[in-house]
Amino acid sequence: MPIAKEKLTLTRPDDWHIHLRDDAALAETVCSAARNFARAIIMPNLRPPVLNADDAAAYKARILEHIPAGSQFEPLMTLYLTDNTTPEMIREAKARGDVKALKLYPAGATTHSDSGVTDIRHIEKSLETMAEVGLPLLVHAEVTDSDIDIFDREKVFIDRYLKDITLSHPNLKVVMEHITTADAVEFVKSSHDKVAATITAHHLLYNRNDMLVGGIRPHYYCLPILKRNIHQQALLEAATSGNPKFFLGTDSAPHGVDAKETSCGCAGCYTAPAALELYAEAFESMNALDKLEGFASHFGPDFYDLPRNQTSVTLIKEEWQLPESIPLGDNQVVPLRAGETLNWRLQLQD
Ligand SMILES: NC(=O)N[C@@H](CC(=O)O)C(=O)O
Ligand SMILES: [Zn+2]
Ligand SMILES: [Zn+2]
Repeated sequence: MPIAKEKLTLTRPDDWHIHLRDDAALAETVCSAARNFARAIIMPNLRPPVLNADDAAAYKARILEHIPAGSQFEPLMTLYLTDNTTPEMIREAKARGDVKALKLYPAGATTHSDSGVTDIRHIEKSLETMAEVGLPLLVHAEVTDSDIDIFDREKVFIDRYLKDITLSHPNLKVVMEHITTADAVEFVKSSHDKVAATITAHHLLYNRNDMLVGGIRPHYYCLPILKRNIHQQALLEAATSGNPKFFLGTDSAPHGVDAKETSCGCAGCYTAPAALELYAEAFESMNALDKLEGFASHFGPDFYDLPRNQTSVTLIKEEWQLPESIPLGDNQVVPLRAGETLNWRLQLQD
């Protein structure tokens, strides 16, 4: 008699942080996001960035063209906060409805962040308006000062800026994106209840040894950079704790293979092709598969004041192999875990 396969059925999850890129890349990125998720918060770091409601509506329309037949995938748009964002731009974005949040990139902190904020004081009016109209602030929380070590940049950003922002704007919802340290976990836990964080699958599964021991692995290089194992452990504990302040955001961020496998490679891991499977593996390693649904499917919509999804997905315990590379426009992208075998597999819908 065949032994029944281990299965896990969850409310269909959402991704609260993803990079879909644009144009020819959308055929791949939208499809892989829609495979896992009902909705996703779409990062605005295009070139040029998504600055206002018109840009967001146009980008959303380009995304919608690539949604696979039968999928209900809904892109939730964001604006890229700059020194020049005005209260009027924020009010208009809220009124038109596509935009669900604004993203703060300190200038120069990460991929395509050169239009980012140069001084937090420049966005004071924007933060007030966002709190007033109810649009969350999403933060890439790293300082960019050349004298601050890359492994300390998240902690220094919390101490220098994030504490003040959250205290001086008690009505502003703040998501600390893709957290990587025990310091961030502590900060989010001890802040007021409008402060939350997303956690990626790769920061749950890996630490800096995985990227650096035995050779440099460029496909593990992302920002904020993987930290030491005690931080990975703190993230695993936070994600599996059932605390609703921590929810899923893949930060899936594809780059063409030549931009990664080179002497000065781009930051970003392409995890969308196996996103839920990778999270399931991380939660299983903590014996906490029962906590995956809250993290992946409930706490995000609750924080954003959106309804939880009505449909479900099923993961089965079954080996399968990720491809070595995947076409991305006229280029190729190497997904995280390329060519390797995964133990969980998302069951495809009939
Ligand atoms: N995470 C990354 O390493 N890269 C992201 C940008 C970001 O989220 O910081 C990208 O757009 O490539
Ligand atoms: Zn970022
Ligand atoms: Zn990102």
